[in-house]
Amino acid sequence: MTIPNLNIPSERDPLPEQASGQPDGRTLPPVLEVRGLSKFFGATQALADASIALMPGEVHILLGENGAGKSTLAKIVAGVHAPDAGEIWIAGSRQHPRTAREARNLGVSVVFQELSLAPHLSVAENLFLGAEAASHPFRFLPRARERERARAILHDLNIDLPLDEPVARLSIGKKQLLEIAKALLQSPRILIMDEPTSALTEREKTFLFSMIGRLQDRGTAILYVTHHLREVFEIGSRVSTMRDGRVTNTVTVDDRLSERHLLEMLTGRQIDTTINRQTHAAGPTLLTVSDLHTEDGCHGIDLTLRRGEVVGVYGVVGSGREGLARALMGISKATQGRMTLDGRPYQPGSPAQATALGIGYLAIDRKEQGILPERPIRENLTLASIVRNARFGIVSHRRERDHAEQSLRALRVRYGSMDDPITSLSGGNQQKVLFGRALGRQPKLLVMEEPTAGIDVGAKLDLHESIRSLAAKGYSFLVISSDLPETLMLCDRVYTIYRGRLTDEIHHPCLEDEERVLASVLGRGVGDAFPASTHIEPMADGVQR
Ligand SMILES: Nc1ncnc2c1ncn2[C@@H]1O[C@H](COP(=O)(O)OP(=O)(O)OP(=O)(O)O)[C@@H](O)[C@H]1O
Repeated sequence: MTIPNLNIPSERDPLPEQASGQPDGRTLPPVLEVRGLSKFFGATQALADASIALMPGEVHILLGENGAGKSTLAKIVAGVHAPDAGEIWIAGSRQHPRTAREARNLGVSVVFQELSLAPHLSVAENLFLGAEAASHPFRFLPRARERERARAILHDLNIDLPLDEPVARLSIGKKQLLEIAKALLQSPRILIMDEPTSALTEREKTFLFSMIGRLQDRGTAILYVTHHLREVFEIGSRVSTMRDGRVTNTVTVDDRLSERHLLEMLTGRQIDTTINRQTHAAGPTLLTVSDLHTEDGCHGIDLTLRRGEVVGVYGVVGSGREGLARALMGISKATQGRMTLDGRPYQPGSPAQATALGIGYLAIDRKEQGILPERPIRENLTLASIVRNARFGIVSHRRERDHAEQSLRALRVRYGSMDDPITSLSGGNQQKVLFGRALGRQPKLLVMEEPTAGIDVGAKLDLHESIRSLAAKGYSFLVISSDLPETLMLCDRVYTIYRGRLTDEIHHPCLEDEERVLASVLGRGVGDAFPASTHIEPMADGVQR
């Protein structure tokens, strides 16, 4: 591994002055110190002597491959899991948070990867609902002053939501922002965010980052778990990498650090990030969509997709991109227009019909539409391809296991036993299983929403490689992703969508097309002003941060 001299401090070294220096030259102590944490789940060692320190006012990015132990570390600090060994120090004293409430009282707020909102309750009720209070929501109905505060925080995050709106009606991006707003209501001194931007659009992300900047100015320490290397440079003060349950490196983010160094630190291998686009000629037309109108946001979409093509549709939430996916999958009905598949009229009445006609679907919300939580990893993976493992209608368990083992290896899933429930996997590894399941039936066309959300960078590049090699064999892909660099790097063509219509089409896109894409999906140019006001309250101890 070739990494230039990056001034890598050990975990016990004093932190760089820009993160902790006082005007009089004194160095502030860490607000959080995790020392030698270990944690087993059955035979799986999730953490092995992990140590990390967090300084007031820093955004400390935590990177690591899927299953490296990032969420487990966050959950221990948040009082969700008890460690088997190790210490947690908060503001200089040793603490043992045993519940989420205890951690909150110590000033720790966490935004988890898996959202914890109650879908049947309103925005306001969710904001004030402590996890422990879930069974007594009426005791926690917010008072006028609290509603005002909630309104201010939502305003700061640019979430335009009536407080009485039921959460079930929100898009996944809005749910994620609401979860963040909930964490901010606690005025935390330590904020842990586990992949907070996985379902956010560029615009929502911009508002979140401006909010993070203001929290930082007020001294809040932020531990930020992500798989997006760009975010390191956008908001990071320091970055740590985790591997196999250990924190392996901590470096300051400065202009000596590049994405390539981070990739090497993360994976321990040299990675080729050059764009490996279509070298084969696209085949005949597979899908046509003409003048598609739907009740959920499409207002005249025209699109073609050929065999062997990877085509992206990029737009903000509510632009019609979801409506297009739903119409293709037979979830919603076209009110006008025409679609053809392989030259024949295509009008699926249900997802089952779409699947039978050779269209696969990787849905955005794995919790609601994807995983079978109680079922083993093996079964979750082979569900779609079960017919291929059956002879005369009888499922061959040996074939199913062989098939599962091969796929898990190819997808680099970190697991204990394939008979464990899928929920025992880390978030990114669950997503890899769903990806493997979607590919398992070898659909002619795979419609993918946020295909690599939560997947680590090394595995993401491997998955891109798989998509490209399947495309070379004639399989087609429609990618609907909020990850703009991914869309630009992976797709042969990208359509932009705005208010239900396609507004631009870019052949062989590259990263330099980012401005052009952003301008056409926002409809009026990039970079809106942030709200001028800030509404961050003093913290519980009365110190204005
Ligand atoms: N509740 C649990 N039961 C069993 N195993 C678990 C549990 N939680 C985590 N693990 C295992 O511990 C290891 C670390 O998981 P963790 O969720 O901390 O990883 P991560 O770094 O956050 O991964 P990702 O980037 O995919 O979210 C994984 O092997 C995972 O399967």
